[in-house]
Amino acid sequence: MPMLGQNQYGKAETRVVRMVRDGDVHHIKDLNVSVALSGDMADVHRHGDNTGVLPTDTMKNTVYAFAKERGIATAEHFGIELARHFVGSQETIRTARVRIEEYAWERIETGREARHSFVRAGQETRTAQVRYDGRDWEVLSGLRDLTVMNSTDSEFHGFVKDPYTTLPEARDRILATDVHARWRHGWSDAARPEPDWDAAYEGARADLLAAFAETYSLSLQQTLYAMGARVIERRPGIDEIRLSLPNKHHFLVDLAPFGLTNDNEVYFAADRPYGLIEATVLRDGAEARIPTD
Ligand SMILES: O=c1[nH]c(=O)c2[nH]c(=O)[nH]c2[nH]1
Repeated sequence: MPMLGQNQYGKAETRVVRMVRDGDVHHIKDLNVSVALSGDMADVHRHGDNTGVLPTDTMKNTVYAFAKERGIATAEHFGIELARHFVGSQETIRTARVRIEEYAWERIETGREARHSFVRAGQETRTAQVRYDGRDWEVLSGLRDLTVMNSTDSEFHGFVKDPYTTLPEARDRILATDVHARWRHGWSDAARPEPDWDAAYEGARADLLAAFAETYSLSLQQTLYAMGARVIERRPGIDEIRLSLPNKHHFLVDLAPFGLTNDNEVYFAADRPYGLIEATVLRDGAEARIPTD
């Protein structure tokens, strides 16, 4: 009979967001946790005997339940707690390997006190596109993957309900998105001096963040418009902005089966499918020229 070599099994990439609400100051831990367990697993491989197999689904649940019960002080300590639990509680498990990626969030500083608005640390890409037909210039600037989150001040209700609608109404949800934005500068005439492109970029980025943080949102569509409008109102050099905002859904994990309450603390961060909200915001009278696809 062929030998069974090294083997391990587990749940990969459990996306857990743990929110700690200290009054109206919120703290966030955002992890991607992968568990791999190994031990006496010959029977399941050879005979399909599951008596020593802790389901991978249980490993996922354990991550969520531990996030609630023990909190997440550091990725390392959370990994230690999980690994100790699996090796200590399961007869068949000899070794646990817990890999964790932690996504860093910074507070959005808007001048007002930043309490529940976050931006993922330095991962966005700045973009530029220049078109010239021998007479006129068209410059589009923008950014991609500016990931932001509000841990409160977001609702979504009152929407259409048809026979296929199951979405519950939300009075206090997480709103998170990766901002993809392109904006068109009014400058087109080489006889006029070029704008300060860096200052324009920094200004538009700051406006997008501030509008995201300061808008009490009844829908991502409303937040999108507020973000675009803030740029158009505050940056006279920009005539048009197009925003594409994926709705990065965060679902409250049902912890009731483990006798735990989830008071808006532990979320499953889903990566797909996602809502995709897109619109152009224009200066009054400006022509829409940024491509819509
Ligand atoms: O802000 C939102 N806008 C929607 O159009 C929508 N649709 C949905 O399912 N969730 C949300 N959230």
